[in-house]
Amino acid sequence: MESTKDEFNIPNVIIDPRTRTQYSKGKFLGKGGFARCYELIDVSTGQAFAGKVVPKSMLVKPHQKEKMQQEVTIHQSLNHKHIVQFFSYFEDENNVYIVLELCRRRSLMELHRRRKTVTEPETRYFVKQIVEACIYLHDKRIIHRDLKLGNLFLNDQMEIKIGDFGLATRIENEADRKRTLCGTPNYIAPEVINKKGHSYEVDVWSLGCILYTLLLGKPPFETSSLKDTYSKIRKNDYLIPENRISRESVLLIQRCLRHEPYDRPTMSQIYMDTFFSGFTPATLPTSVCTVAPRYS
Ligand SMILES: COc1cc(C(=O)NC2CCN(C)CC2)ccc1Nc1cc2c(cn1)c(C)nn2-c1cc(Cl)cc(-c2ccccc2C(N)=O)c1
Repeated sequence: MESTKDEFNIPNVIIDPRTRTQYSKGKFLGKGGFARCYELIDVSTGQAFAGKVVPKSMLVKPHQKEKMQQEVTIHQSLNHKHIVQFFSYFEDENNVYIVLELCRRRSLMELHRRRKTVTEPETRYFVKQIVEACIYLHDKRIIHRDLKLGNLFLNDQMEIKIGDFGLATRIENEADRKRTLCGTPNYIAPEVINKKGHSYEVDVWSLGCILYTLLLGKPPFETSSLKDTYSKIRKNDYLIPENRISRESVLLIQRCLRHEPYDRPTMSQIYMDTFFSGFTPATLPTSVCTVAPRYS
C-alpha cells in the first residue's frame, strides 16, 4: 500500500526494528507539546496502542534530546496498575515513537469539561487511584511534577492511568531539592514559582488543585492571566465556597494547598485521611463521562 505522508512524515505502517512489530497508523488522538498522538494497531495481534510521535526536527537541541530521554528512561522503569503502561520506544528517519497503553475514555479533563463538578464518591474513587500511583512513584524517588486532569487518563473500565512523564524527575538523595523545572506545570506549586527548591510536595499541591477542580468545577487559583494566577498562588489566595462540599473535603484541600511544602501531608498520609472514610464505589460506569451516577 502506498504510504501517505503528512507533515510529520508518518508512514501508514510503522515498524519497531527491535521487536519487528508492525503497527498500522490509526486515528489522530490529539497533540501535546511537540508530540502528536495516534492510535497504533499491531497488525499481527490487532491490539491498539497510543503512539506518541515526536519529529526529530524538534529534537535538535541537546536539552530537548535529554528531556525526551529522561521521559523515556523514567516511564519505561514504571509498572503500576494506575500508571500508563510503557511498551516500546523506537525511531525512523523522521520521528521518535513511544508506544503506550491506549486509554479509550480519554482523560479526566474531558470528563470535567463535560460534567463541570463530580460527586464526592466519584472524587474519592478517582483520587484514591491517583494517590496509590503517587505512593508508588514517590517510593521510587520519582516526582511527576505535572499532575493535571489531562494527564489522568481513563480506560474502558474507568480506571485512572497517570501519563505524560515529560516533566518528571528522579530524586537521587532523599534530602535533595530540585532547583530547576523546564516547562510550565499546569497546577504549579509556589516553591516552583519562587525557585526555592522543590521535591515530592509539588505532587501533593497538584493533587489539592485536582481535588478542588473536580469538586468545585474550576481550579483554585484560576484568573484571566498567568501573572495574576501566579500572584494568587504566591499569596495562597483561594476560596472554598462553604457548604458546597463536605468538611472532610475542605480539610484535605486545605492540607494539600498549604503554602509551605513541609506543612503538606505525604501521599501515604493522604491515603489514610478521613476524606476516604466516605462511601467510595468499587467501580464506575462509563456513563459518568456524561452524567452523574445514581448510587443505589
Ligand atoms: C481512543 O483513545 C483516545 C481518543 C481520543 C480522542 O477521541 N480524541 C479526539 C479529540 C477531538 N478530535 C477532533 C478527534 C480526536 C483522545 C485520547 C485517547 N486516548 C489516549 C491518548 C493518550 C494516551 C492514551 N490514550 C496517552 C498515554 N497519551 N495520550 C495523549 C498524548 C498526546 Cl501527545 C496528547 C493527548 C491529548 C491531546 C489533546 C487533548 C487531549 C489529549 C488527551 N489527554 O487525551 C493524549
